[in-house]
Amino acid sequence: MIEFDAVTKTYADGTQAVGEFSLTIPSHHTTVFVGSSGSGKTTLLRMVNRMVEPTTGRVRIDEQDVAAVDPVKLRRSIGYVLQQGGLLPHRTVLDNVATVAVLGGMAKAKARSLALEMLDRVGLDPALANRYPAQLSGGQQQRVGVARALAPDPNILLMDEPFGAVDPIVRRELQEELLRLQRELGKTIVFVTHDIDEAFRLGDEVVVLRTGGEVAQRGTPEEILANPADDFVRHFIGTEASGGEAEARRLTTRTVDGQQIVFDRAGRPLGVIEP
Ligand SMILES: Nc1ncnc2c1ncn2[C@@H]1O[C@H](COP(=O)(O)OP(=O)(O)OP(=O)(O)O)[C@@H](O)[C@H]1O
Repeated sequence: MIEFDAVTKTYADGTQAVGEFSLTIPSHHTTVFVGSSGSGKTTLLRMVNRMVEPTTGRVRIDEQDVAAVDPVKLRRSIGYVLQQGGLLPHRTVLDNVATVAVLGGMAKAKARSLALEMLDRVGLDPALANRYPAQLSGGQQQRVGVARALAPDPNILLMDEPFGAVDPIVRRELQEELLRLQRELGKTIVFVTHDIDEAFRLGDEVVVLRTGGEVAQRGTPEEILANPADDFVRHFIGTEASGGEAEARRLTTRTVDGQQIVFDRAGRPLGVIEP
C-alpha cells in the first residue's frame, strides 16, 4: 500500500506542482494517474522513490515513511520505467538488465542468467541480449526497460509514460504485455499517462488529475465512464456532447438483420454485440 498523506510540492522557482494531494494506493493493483501536461503526475510518482521530496506531507509505503528510508536503498527496491527507457547506451541489453542485481551484491553470472530469464518474460528474443540499446527498436527498448525494472523482483513498479514514444500498434502490444505480466506477477503498479484510453485499458483504478495535482475523479474505468464527476472529466474522457465529437465515446446500437450493431457518433459501425 502506498499512501500520499497531504503532500504538496513547490519547486525552488516557486512553481506549485502539487497543491494538496492525499491518496491511498492498494497493493497488487494497477493505479493510473492520468491528466494533461503539467498536472503534477510525474512529481507525484517521483515522491514515491524520493526522486522528488514533498515540500510538506508524507508518503508511506506499507506504513513506513519513505523519508526515513535511505534513498539509494529505496530506489533499488522499487522498479522505475521511463518514457525513453533510460537504458545505459554503452552496456549491452543483458548488462542493462543485470546491473541492478549486481549493484545489489549478486554475482555477475547469476545476475546475467536472471537477466536472460527476465528478457524472456517480457517477450524479448534472447538473441538480442548482446546488442546495445541503440540497435533495438523503440518498442524493444521499452521491453528492456520493463525487464530491468522487474529484475530485482520489486513489490512496486513506477511507470512514467513508458509507452509514450512508440507508435500506436507497438504501444498496444506493450500494453497487452503489461496486462499479461501483471496477471502473473500482481505488482503494485503506479502508471502515469496523459492518454485516457491507455489509462482505461491498464488501470484497475484511474485517478484523473487537473493542474496542481488536484484529483478531479478517481474510480474504476467503468465508474468514471458511467458517471463522470464534472465537465472537466467529461471533456477529458471524450463523452462531452459538444466538442471533440470525432473521438466522443458515446456509442449507439441499432438492430440490423437481427444483429445488434454498435455505431460511433459519426454513424460509423464499430462492431457487433455478442448476445
Ligand atoms: N524541477 C522543476 N522545477 C520547477 N518546476 C518544475 C520542475 N519539475 C516540474 N515542474 C513543474 O511542475 C508542474 C508539474 O510537473 P509534472 O512534470 O509533475 O507534471 P506532469 O503532469 O507529469 O506533466 P507531463 O505530462 O508534461 O510530464 C509543471 O508546471 C512543471 O513545469
